[in-house]
Amino acid sequence: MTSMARIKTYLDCVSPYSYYAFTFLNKHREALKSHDVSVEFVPIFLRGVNVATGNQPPGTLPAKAAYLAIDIENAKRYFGLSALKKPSVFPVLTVKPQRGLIYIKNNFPEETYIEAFRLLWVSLWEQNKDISQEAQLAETWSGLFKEEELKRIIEATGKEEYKDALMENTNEAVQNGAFGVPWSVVRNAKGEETRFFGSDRFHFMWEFLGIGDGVGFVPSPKSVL
Ligand SMILES: N[C@@H](CCC(=O)N[C@@H](CS)C(=O)NCC(=O)O)C(=O)O
Repeated sequence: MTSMARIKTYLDCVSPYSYYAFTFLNKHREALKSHDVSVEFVPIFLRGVNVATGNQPPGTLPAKAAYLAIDIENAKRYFGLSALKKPSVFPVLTVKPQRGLIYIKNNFPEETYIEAFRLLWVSLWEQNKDISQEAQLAETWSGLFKEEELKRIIEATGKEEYKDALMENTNEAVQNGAFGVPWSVVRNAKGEETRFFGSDRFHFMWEFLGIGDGVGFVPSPKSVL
């Protein structure tokens, strides 16, 4: 029987904090699986969340922007993403990459989808590529797909079907309480559900899932529980 416990995390590659959460959850996916907790990553459009909720990007408040610069350095070190640096084009428009991910999620194995998601952050946040441009997006994914497949993925980024799909995912996140990313909707083995904002709430998440003591940031190995 498959467990009902799951972490569903809404992400946008425009967001460095989404990169942290993705990296961390991905790293612990196997450990989570051993606790019968599945992980799903859902591409959304952060700007759409901001419009729907009336939120503003955190950097628009000067005091917050100054703090973010410090926080991002700490998080880079903690999550082992030392190559991360702010792209020269920022914020880049991520609708096409995020729509492309939905196509990939629907048409390729999970591992390919997860790697395609990771490569978007590598391109944008480590290699300073403008992934809003089709050529740079195609280059980002060129090692993962055959030429024909890549062509279909890039075509999908301009199709109504995938425009709607990204909007639906974004609306779903907003209906689930999102005001920013990373946003996680988590269900435990008892079927209870709650939400977490950020890449810095995993200790609460493990506590809710019953897989840690609520203090440790890493899920406890099953053997010690
Ligand atoms: N404390 C959170 C901050 C996450 C964060 O600032 N996310 C940005 C996008 S990169 C956001 O959507 N912020 C909305 C808000 O702060 O209201 C963490 O460490 O992950």
